[in-house]
Amino acid sequence: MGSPRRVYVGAFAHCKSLEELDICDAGAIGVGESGRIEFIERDVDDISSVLEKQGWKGVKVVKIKDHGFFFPGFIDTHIHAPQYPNAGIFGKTTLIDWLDKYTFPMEASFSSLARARQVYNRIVNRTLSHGTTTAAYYATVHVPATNLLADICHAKHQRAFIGRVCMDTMSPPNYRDTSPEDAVAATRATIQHITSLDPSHSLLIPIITPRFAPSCTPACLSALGRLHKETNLPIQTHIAENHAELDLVRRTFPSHPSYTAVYDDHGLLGPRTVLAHAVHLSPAEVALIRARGAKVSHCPASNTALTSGAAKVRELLLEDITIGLGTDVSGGYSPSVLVAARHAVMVSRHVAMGSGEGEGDAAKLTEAEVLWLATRGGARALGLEERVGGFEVGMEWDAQMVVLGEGVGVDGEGGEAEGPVDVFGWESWEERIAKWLYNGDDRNTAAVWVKGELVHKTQAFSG
Ligand SMILES: O=c1[nH]c(=O)c2nc[nH]c2[nH]1
Ligand SMILES: [Zn+2]
Repeated sequence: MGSPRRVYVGAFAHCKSLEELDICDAGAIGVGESGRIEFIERDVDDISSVLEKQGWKGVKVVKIKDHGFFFPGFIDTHIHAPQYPNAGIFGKTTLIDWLDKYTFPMEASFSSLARARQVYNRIVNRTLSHGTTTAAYYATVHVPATNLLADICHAKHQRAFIGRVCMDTMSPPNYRDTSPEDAVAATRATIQHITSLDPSHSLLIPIITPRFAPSCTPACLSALGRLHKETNLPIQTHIAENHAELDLVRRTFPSHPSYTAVYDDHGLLGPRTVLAHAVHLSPAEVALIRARGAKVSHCPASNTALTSGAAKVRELLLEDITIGLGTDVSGGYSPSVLVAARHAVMVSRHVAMGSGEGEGDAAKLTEAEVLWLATRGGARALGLEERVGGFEVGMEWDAQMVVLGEGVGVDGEGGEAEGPVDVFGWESWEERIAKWLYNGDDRNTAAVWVKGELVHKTQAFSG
């Protein structure tokens, strides 16, 4: 069994549906030793009577402070762990020259385990401190470094999908698989290691990772498709990010009707596939993705930084395609899913401004919608919707304690909030959450839990 039983007392918020935030200003959530939520009480004014009613007397109580609330942990559906040292370094490059100039050289350096240890420890600490309880990581082609990323996630108790990157063509000679067999054998080695750490894949899950179609030969794509069929493990890859990439795919796969069809024809498009970017898809491709039940990771910061384009999130949602958010470090410069959610709002405004008059407003995403993408959407994209992404009895306690305008001067004169969000006391809960979304950062994330275990805390947390 894991941590002792605890009751989390105070305000909490989570997404009820894509449109609706469910906010409870006086709640109590009981989490059992298994890390699962065992009860949720609302309108609590006397915690001792709740404990008595539940038969939980004497159990430790973790109380939220004024203006704070519990929120589900964030889910990053697309992040490149080895690219973290390059976060913020992209200049005026676009995808293909960015890969050659910054990304491949950095990733190739992960032949050094010392480098991998330093970077992977930092990125896992950093994402946890920003409230990311689940991350779908791309590693590199190196098996020892990929296994080390799994070891670090395991030790720090982060829920993680670990993908050993496969690429056997159009990549630097010192940084590629030598054959499709090599790609599959190396992937199997990481699957075996991850399974030895977590045999039931309760927190650590291997994910099959063809980098993207242009960097894999048809034989490599087919071999990975067969591996998926054999193991039913999830798949992650990139799709339709940038126009030069689309041209490359047309040239390298001339007999295929579309980029999406390339993945489909190689057995890589199904309900367990997460496709990052999906900026430049034709209606036929959207229909194919929907028919196969594949999921999309929306990476608004990266799509903007590398001038790839603006994904039409509303159109995809209306087609009933499941979408989560990705930071896409280091195409995206921030490891924070809160920042990704903020960018998702802003990019949706640009989509709206680019539309013809009258249709623009529909493209705009609301605060509730982007927070849904950051939690429930991500969980659904990764097949975890029964376990994380919201607060329901039976779900696992992957959560963050958010504190706002803590301490000094909140109701008095002249004082300043300790964190970046100033709360004056008159704001509704929806308004407080909006202020957090647009102005908050990791100083507001006082504590983070994964499956009931405390994995990060700051001085603001006294539980
Ligand atoms: O944003 C991206 N980051 C990458 O590392 C990558 N590789 C292929 N396509 C990619 N897109
Ligand atoms: Zn990426």
